Amino acid sequence: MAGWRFGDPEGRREWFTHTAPFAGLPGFQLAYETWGTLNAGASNAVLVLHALTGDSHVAGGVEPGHPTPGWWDSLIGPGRPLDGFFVVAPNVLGGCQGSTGPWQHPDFPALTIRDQVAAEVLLADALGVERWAAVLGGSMGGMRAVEWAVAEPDRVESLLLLATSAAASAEQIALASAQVHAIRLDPVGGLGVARRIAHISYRSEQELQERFGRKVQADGRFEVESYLDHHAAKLAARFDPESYVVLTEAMNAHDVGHGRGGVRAALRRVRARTIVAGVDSDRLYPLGQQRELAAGIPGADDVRVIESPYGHDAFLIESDQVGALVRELVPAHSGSR
Ligand SMILES: CC(=O)SCCNC(=O)CCNC(=O)[C@H](O)C(C)(C)COP(=O)(O)OP(=O)(O)OC[C@H]1O[C@@H](n2cnc3c(N)ncnc32)[C@H](O)[C@@H]1OP(=O)(O)O
Ligand SMILES: N[C@@H](CCO)C(=O)O
Repeated sequence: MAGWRFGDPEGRREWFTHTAPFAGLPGFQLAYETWGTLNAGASNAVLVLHALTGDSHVAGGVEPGHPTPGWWDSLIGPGRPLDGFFVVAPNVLGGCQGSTGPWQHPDFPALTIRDQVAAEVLLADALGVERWAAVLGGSMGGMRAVEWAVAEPDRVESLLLLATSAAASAEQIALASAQVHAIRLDPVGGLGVARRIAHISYRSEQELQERFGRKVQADGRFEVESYLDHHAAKLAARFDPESYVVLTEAMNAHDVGHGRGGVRAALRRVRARTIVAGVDSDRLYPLGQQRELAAGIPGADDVRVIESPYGHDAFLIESDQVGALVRELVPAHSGSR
């Protein structure tokens, strides 16, 4: 079996099972990981929501014997911004890193960001978390985070939205639909093509130019071509093409204002103390999208700008700047509040 189906390299995953019909599924499982301990008042729980190809493994190396790095290692562990909190990170519904996904169901239904959040609400109920001290997410994780704050305003005390949007834009849908088209033509090769298209959009034009320019390798490939080949092969080895399609189409359908009187009306529901941040060089989720979120969410400051040459991927790379925002949002927790 491919590693992405059952892989749990750290042996840290737990599973939540829902046995009733849900969003066109007969039931579902969510894989999740936790760090820290829920306090007596259940007031120290933080929900961390991953991006498109992420998973529940936010951090590695926190406990002995669990060294595999995570995608936001800098946030969790002694002295780090989420020290003292009970951190919960689920693999998204429709994903392929332990949660119910298309590989298990031949006629897997189309899912929305709202369905995915509704599944996470059931997980929160099962964990005894009535209210999150914070919900944090970037990119697709930010879509789920804003949906949480709009759909469940009384359950989100504070909110960090990074490099994300209130609704998918025409350009995002266009880039994503080309990726979906490639996978539908050829699931295996197509996933690599999709990753190449996506990865270009995750980095800035300036970074690619300065880093690779027109350099050619000994094998005749441009260096930048080889770089994309590398990222394509790495994703193909760890991700399910059908899951990529399900998640991409959920992102394309994302519109927090749909059926709620529009984006402005939806954002007015948010009660969380909110920080919205974007990346100055992000061409996929440009700052205007975060300005719309910040302008619409009551009490949110103007958008914070992460300065970085790395484009959209900066929300994964610029750990000092992201960590500072998290510390500002959720000041150090004693663990006994
Ligand atoms: C929440 C989530 O989103 S989790 C999912 C996040 N992870 C991913 O998306 C995996 C794909 N990777 C990425 O998106 C990015 O690499 C990041 C954001 C994780 C990290 O960015 P950076 O640290 O800037 O890494 P960078 O883009 O330079 O890639 C480095 C890799 O490219 C390889 N590489 C660099 N130049 C070349 C080249 N010319 N030819 C071939 N390979 C190359 C490096 O050897 C390195 O390989 P490795 O990752 O297997 O060790
Ligand atoms: N590298 C990230 C970017 C998407 O936001 C991912 O693959 O999830």
